[in-house]
Amino acid sequence: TGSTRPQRLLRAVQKKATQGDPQSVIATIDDFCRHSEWAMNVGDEKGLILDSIVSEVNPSTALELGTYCGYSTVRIARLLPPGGRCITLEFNPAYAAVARQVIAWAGIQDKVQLVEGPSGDLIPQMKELFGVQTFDFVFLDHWKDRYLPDAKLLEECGLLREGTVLLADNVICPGTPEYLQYVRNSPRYESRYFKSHLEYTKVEDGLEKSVFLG
Ligand SMILES: Nc1ncc2ncn(CCCCCNC(=O)c3cc(-c4ccc(F)cc4)cc(O)c3O)c2n1
Ligand SMILES: [Mg+2]
Repeated sequence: TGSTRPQRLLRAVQKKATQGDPQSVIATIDDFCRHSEWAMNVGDEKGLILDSIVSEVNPSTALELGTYCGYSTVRIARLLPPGGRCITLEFNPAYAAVARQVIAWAGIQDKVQLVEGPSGDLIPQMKELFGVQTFDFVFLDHWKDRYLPDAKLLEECGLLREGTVLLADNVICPGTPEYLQYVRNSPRYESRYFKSHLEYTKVEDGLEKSVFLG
């Protein structure tokens, strides 16, 4: 019963990153993924685009779909204004267990609510479970064929408001063709593509930023 990749990533964070320093946690994970073992974090290149959009939105309430090891959770939560919070959904208990410890090591656990379960079940419960009115920002980074149904579910549950920003990872690789077609052709969204690369590689990938128009 050897260790898993997320467990080895966590061990690197606890060994090399400064406790309470989100930037050092981010740098340690990027170094681990670039020089030891590739992992599907949004990464440093797309991470800078994520940072700039989160800073621009300055969300009070952010939603992340697909926590994995918590790398993008730390990137988002470290930029939130005082009182701001990030709800992140992860359905894999092993990933969630690692993410909780990565988030705690970064010292931003008070800004994060990690919920275990599938997005399709949890999104309709956001209002009753967490007293969420609407989200200011949504980062989609979970199953690529769930981006479209979950965007529609967020609309139907009244969880988006005029100006809510949806930011989707991996719209080229692995790819989310149905989602892209929807947000780029729907009159309810203003969409823009940010060209980048698949984390830690030279393969093309990008982020799609879509503003909900209400
Ligand atoms: N419904 C629901 N609700 C909640 C949930 N929580 C987790 N999940 C399931 C998410 C499973 C992981 C999703 N992420 C990816 O698959 C992903 C893959 C690559 C990649 C891989 C290999 C390549 F060769 C190239 C690119 C790169 C990325 O940046 C990715 O984000 C959930 N689902
Ligand atoms: Mg991704």
